[in-house]
Formats: sequence, structure tokens, C-alpha cells
Amino acid sequence: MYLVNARQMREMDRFAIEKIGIPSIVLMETAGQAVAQEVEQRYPQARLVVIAGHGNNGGDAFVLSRHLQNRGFAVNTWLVGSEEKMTADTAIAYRALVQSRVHVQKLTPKSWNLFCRELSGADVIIDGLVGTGIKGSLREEAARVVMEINKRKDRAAIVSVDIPSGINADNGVISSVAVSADLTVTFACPRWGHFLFPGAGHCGRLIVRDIGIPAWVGEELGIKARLLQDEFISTLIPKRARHSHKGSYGHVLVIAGSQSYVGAPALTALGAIRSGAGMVTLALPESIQSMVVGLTPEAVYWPWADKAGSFAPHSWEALRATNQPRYDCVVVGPGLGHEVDIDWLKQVIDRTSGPLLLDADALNLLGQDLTLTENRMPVILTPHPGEIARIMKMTVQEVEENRQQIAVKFARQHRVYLVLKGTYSIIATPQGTCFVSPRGSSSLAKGGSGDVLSGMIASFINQTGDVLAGLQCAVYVHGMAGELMDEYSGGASDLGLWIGQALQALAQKDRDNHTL
Ligand SMILES: NC(=O)C1=CN([C@@H]2O[C@H](COP(=O)(O)OP(=O)(O)OC[C@H]3O[C@@H](n4cnc5c(N)ncnc54)[C@H](O)[C@@H]3O)[C@@H](O)[C@H]2O)[C@H](O)CC1
Ligand SMILES: [K+]
Repeated sequence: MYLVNARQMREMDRFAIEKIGIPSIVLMETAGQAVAQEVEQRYPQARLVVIAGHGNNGGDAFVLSRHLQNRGFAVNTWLVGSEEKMTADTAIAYRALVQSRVHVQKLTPKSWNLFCRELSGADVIIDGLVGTGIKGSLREEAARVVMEINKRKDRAAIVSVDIPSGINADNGVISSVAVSADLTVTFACPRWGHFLFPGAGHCGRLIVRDIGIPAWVGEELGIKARLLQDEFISTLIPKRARHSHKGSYGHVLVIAGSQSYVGAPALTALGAIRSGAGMVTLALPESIQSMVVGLTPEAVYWPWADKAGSFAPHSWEALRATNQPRYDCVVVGPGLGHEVDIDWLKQVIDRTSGPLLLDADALNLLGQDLTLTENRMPVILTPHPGEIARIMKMTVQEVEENRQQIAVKFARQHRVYLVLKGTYSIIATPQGTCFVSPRGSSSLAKGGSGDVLSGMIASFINQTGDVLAGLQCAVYVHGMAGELMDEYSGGASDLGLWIGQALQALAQKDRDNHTL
């Protein structure tokens, strides 16, 4: 499913109207009906207050008001704005509502108290004040309305049409206030603002409804961002043949760990093992090996020269050994600590082959010299916002406010695959495409869950034989596992169990799709 900004949504609309011939009023009618259906299904017999602005978002609200009234709902509809400023379609939707003998009240200083009383009597408040057409921060009247809506949060369900009013659909920024919705019904495909914070935190449950724009329009318009979904991921998860052996599923080499971070290599190995890797070799500073073995008996151990509990400067020489097995994917970084230097990392990069994933402390070293991976392909970087901020010499806030742009630009510029972690992780490719995972949970907001992800990525790259497919599977399944695990008590080392549950759920989805 495509993920768009406001301009791209307008282009999709225009294409549907001009090239396909769907009249714009039909799009509005379908959009309004779609929200009406969701409301009817979820809130039968509710008393409704519908709030409409004079843009097309308000037009959708007028349409839904008419349909819900026809279906017997008690609806009070308010226009916030003026008839003169309505768009052509909104004016049509408004007239159809009025001519259906529905009284639409105008919000004025005089009617303010009545408006507030009606809000207080509502079971459901529908927010059609402003959608993707918002410019800057909400003007005073609209901001006051939003604050009144939000005051009823505990007593009424709040449903936003397209996007909660006040959120910038391009970047999720809320300049002043925004509606805090329980349910948001959007059309055709989701907008970035639904998945970027703080806006994303105001959407409640997000429903995407088809309004008749074919999916191929996104491709035609060259939209490069997509939202990952169960149906797609379930087709990517590699099937396992009964007649297979450990060599069928790839060999992951993890170069990680130090005395202060004994758990990191174990968790990385666990991520790989619990998601189906055939073989995992852990290269560790030799003094910590005996501690890690107890945590992951499934791994093969490769002790490297040690200096005070970290990799010694020349420990990479272990890679010179001629009798090494073939490693299909290499992970470097979890728990390295600060003792290893950039020359050590350079040697490791130069003396290994295949897909290379740099995480954690390896990313901090990469920040010192971004040319380190220039001659290596494919390279995968998995920074959290703090790590990419350090690499790019920005603040974490700047990263969080520009997640999409930063991920896409960095991946293109440095020809790497980048996973920008966080709630709704973004996968950006060297070709400039990007994918957002809607999966995840606060259970993952804990030390060690990134290490597990790195291992899962390597494991899925090996099993799918494709870097992008591997990244998509790993990020998505990791997020799902987090959702299944208890938010408080689940730790990174528990994820292994839930990875299995997530994979089973996806396999079931794939079976269902094939039997329908
Ligand atoms: N394909 C689709 O998704 C469809 C979406 N539809 C709906 O159309 C809106 C977008 O409509 P548009 O007219 O472009 O803009 P809005 O109604 O969102 O907003 C414009 C409206 O809001 C006022 N406004 C702008 N900025 C502010 C501000 N800072 N403070 C207060 N008011 C502001 C401005 O004056 C205009 O009046 C989309 O969200 C969907 O709901 C189509 O109906 C069907 C196809
Ligand atoms: K809205």
C-alpha cells in the first residue's frame, strides 16, 4: 500500500478525476459514505455531532452527515467557516445536506455555548474541520474548536475524517493543537502524517478505505514509499522444506561484544537463531566467550584476540585464516564498546564479503568516516535516531522531525540500506524507495531489542536471498513479536518466543489467502 504526502494525494485525486474520469464529487461521496459505514458499524444508535470546515474535508463530513441521518442517527451538524469559502464540491455536499432537510448550524460567537452543550451530549464527535489541506498552525477559531472536542475525549468517541485536524499530513507535525482521535478513517492510502510523530499519536485506530482510485495510480505517479502489511510480508516469509539441512538457511557471522556488553552478541545470535538461521557463528573477544556460550548454545564460537575485555587492535587477523567457512551475511557492532577503533572496523569490512550489517558501536565508528563502506555492497545500517543524529551531526529532534527525508536521503547518498528504527521503523533503499512498518510496541523500547533485530535481519537476508525482502521480513516480524509480548515484563531475550508466534500468524494468513 502506498504512503503519500498531501501533494501526492492531490496528484492521485487529479489523476483519478482527469485521466480515469471519476468525477471529484464521486470521490467525495464515496469518502463520506465510507466514514458513515465505519461509524454505523462501530457506534450503532450513537448521538452524533459532525463538525465540518469549508474545505473538502468538511465536504466529506457533510456527505457522511446526510447518510447517517438517513440511516436514523441523531446528528447535529456544525459548519465552522463560511458558505462563501466552500470549495465547489463541498458546496454541493452542503446543499444536498440542507435540501435533505437537515439543519446545519453555523458556529458563531453567539452559537458557541449551544455548540459546547451539543458536544457534551454527543456519544460520537466527527471531526471534518480540516484535512490534508492544512496550512501552518490552526487558526484561532479552529484551535478553540479542537480544544473543545478534545475536552470530551473521556465521554465521547472522536472520529477524524482523513486525518485529525491540526496534523500536517506530510510530516506529522502539530504546530499548535490537534484533535486526539479514537478512530481515523482515511481514503485510498495512508499519509505520512499517520505514521510520523507527534501526529501519529493522535490518530487512534487507522482505517484505510478504498474510494475507487486504482492502486496502480501510485505506480504511475512514481510514488516511492509504501506501508508494509501482513498480506505482503506473509508472501515473503521463506517456506521451509522438510527435506532441508542447516546449510539450506544460510550462515550468519556476528562480530560483536565486549566485557561490558556480554549480552549484545548473545541477543544478536538469538535473533538470527529464533528466526530460522541455519548456522550462526559468534566472533567474540576471547575473554567473554565462556559467559556468552551459556546464553546461546546453538551458536558456533570463534574467539578473537582480546585486550582488556574488548577486541584487540589486530584481532581482525583472525579473518586471514584460510580454512574459514563461507559466511552469507555479516553483522558487526553490537556491544563492541568504545575500545575498538576505526582501523579495526576498516579491516573487518575489507576482509569479509557478502551483505554487511553495521549496528550500534560500528555505526558510531562509521560516523568518523562515511567512506568506510564505499567499496562494499550491499551494506545495511540499522541506526536508532540517536545514532543517525551522531553520524549526521544533527540533533535527535531534527532527525525525528524529518525521519522520512533523512532516511531516504542518507540511503541514496551513501548507497546503503538504512533501517531508521523507532516507532514505525523506516527501511530506505539505495534506489530511493522506502517502506514503513506499522508494527511495533513499547515492549521493544528496551535495551537489547535492536541487537535481536540485527540478528533477524541477517537471518532473513540469508533465507530470502534478497536484502530488501530480508529487511522487510525482519523489521515487520520483530515489530509483530513486540506487539505479542507483554509491554512491561517482556525483555529482548523473550522476543525469541514471540518471533515464532508472529511467524505462525503470518503463515496462517498466507494459507488463508491461498485457500480463498
Ligand atoms: N483522495 C482523497 O483522499 C480525497 C480526499 N478528500 C478530502 O479532501 C481533503 C482535502 O481537501 P482540501 O480542500 O484540499 O483541504 P482541507 O479541507 O483539508 O483544508 C482546507 C480548508 O482548511 C482551511 N485551513 C487551512 N489551513 C488552516 C489552518 N491553519 N487553520 C484553520 N483552517 C485552515 C482552509 O481555509 C480550507 O478551507 C482531504 O483531507 C479529504 O478529507 C476528498 O473529499 C475526496 C478525495
Ligand atoms: K479532519
